[in-house]
Amino acid sequence: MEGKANGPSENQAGRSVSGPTNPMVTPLLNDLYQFTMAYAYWKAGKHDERAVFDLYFRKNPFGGEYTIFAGLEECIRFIANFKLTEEEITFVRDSLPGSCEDGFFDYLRGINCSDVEVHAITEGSVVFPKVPLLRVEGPVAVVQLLETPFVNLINYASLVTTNAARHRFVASKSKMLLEFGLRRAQGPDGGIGASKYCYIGGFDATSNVAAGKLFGIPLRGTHSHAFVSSFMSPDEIIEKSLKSSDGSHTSEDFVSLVQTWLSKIQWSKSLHGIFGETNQSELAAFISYALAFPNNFLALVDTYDVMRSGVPNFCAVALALNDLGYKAVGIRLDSGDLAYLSCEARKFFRTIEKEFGVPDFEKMSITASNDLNEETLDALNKQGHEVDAFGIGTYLVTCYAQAALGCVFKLVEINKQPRIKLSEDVSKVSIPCKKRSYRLYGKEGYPLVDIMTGENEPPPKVGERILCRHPFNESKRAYVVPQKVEELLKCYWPGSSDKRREDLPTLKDTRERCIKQLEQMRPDHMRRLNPTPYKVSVSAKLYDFIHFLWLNEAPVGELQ
Ligand SMILES: Nc1ncnc2c1ncn2[C@@H]1O[C@H](COP(=O)(O)OP(=O)(O)OP(=O)(O)O)[C@@H](O)[C@H]1O
Ligand SMILES: O=P(O)(O)OC[C@H]1O[C@H](OP(=O)(O)OP(=O)(O)O)[C@H](O)[C@@H]1O
Ligand SMILES: O=C(O)c1cccnc1
Ligand SMILES: [Mg+2]
Repeated sequence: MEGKANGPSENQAGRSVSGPTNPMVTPLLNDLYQFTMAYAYWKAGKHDERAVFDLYFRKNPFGGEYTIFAGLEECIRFIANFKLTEEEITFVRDSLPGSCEDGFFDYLRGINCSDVEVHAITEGSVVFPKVPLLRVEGPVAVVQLLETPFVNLINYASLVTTNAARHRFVASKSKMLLEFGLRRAQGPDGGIGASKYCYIGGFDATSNVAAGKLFGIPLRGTHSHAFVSSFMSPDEIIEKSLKSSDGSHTSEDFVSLVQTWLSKIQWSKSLHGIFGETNQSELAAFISYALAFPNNFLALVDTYDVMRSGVPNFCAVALALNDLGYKAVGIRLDSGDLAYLSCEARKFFRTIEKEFGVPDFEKMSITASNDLNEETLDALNKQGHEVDAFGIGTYLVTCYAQAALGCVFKLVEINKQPRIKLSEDVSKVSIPCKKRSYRLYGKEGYPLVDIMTGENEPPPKVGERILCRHPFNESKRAYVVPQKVEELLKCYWPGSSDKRREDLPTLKDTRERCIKQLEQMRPDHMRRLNPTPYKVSVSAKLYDFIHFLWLNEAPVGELQ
């Protein structure tokens, strides 16, 4: 078998582009009808006709008014290495009706994406409905074969990036966001994709080790209830010694040191009576974890009882570590009322700091997890809480609040002839023509409107008034005098043209772009409740043309 899936290929500019991250992404990761259409185009002698398709979505997800575009890099990796192997061609031949002529399979053998041009919005950008995310131009049969893989690569990527960005928005900038979704994700690709795109959407780290290796995303983690409940008592701990952090001395019995601290806490003036006997198996687990990671001691405190056992046990271990010059990291709460418990735990830490004079003990980090989502984060904010970091899995990576983005790939021009797809539902009518799109910025620096124009129209100019029209609603229009004009579609794959190819940014740059773009949006577009829709428009010329073509293509009804 040809091992092409992940190997680098030379693109037109001579720079190599690696294959898709997931080796399952091949030309066969496609709907059968793309191959049957390719055959029919070929049979009709139409396969090389130059076609332009737009990839876009119709409605922002999660009841919001914005979306983050993601998945472009994987699309470019796919086309840079697009080539059917002999094995794949044989499978396609076996899957199509026996009447298909041999010549078609010779044709399939020869195709690649060297004559396909892809213009796209930069990955990590804030985007809006109807505005093409990608404009793909090339021989119609080849571009048709790109539809399903492209839509697949962009749909979930953009959805989960947007979901992550929305979680970041509610959590606020100052909190640490950890993606913990791998075990609950929709299969391995769902898990890997979620880690990559949640990072772009503003998460700080993932628990997914494979994603850390593949993409260089920071890895973070704590421990589970199983670790805590696997211990029975401190007697199990055989190796009890711990060297101080500077190596100058050793505590020969760290377990006793912890136990001494536990009774000091228990009998201290301000904490006396708050708790009695703590759970000794939990204490054993915490001590063992501290012995293994004295510099990174973080404890899951809710296995038995957060305030009567977990938090006091944690503090005893943290104070013993402090004696040896180590600074504990903090706790994780994974059940119960996270607002209340985080506040109670913070109070406990504050009391310890005061009582025992340990600087910064109050600032111990509190991580919360357990079925968190936008709503629970919002509720926690309203109640007031002391959580520093959120570990979020299921709701984030499965995009529980909305299953799909609904991207589409529509033909807008063939052989230089604009094409339109009509629908009873006006919002589903496609916007014809090979187009350009621009983002126009207002006086206050916010983006005001996106406008699509015909490819050969003069671009909007700074300081020059331009009429922006709703593509389908005649009465909705506005003049805009842009203070800044940004062309949205850039050339990411020049095909046989001599255009300059945009470099694919690093994952970190894409993440930073996403964060910056979100920051520059007008706040009323971003709020969770009844956000203001962002305006998407067409030029007056394009408006007239859409409606001319619409009338031309729509048959006139007959009433009887
Ligand atoms: N203060 C809070 N306000 C709103 N929602 C909260 C608050 N604290 C926790 N939650 C959420 O409430 C839900 C509690 O889940 P659940 O009813 O399963 O209880 P639990 O605490 O996990 O109980 P158990 O100890 O049985 O596992 C979770 O989705 C959690 O994120
Ligand atoms: O709740 P999520 O948003 O999906 O976040 C991930 C969850 O996965 C783990 O629970 P799990 O019950 O699998 O194991 P553990 O609690 O024993 O670690 C973790 O404790 C979180 O609760
Ligand atoms: O490291 C953690 O705490 C973690 C990782 C995955 C899922 N739940 C928790
Ligand atoms: Mg859990």
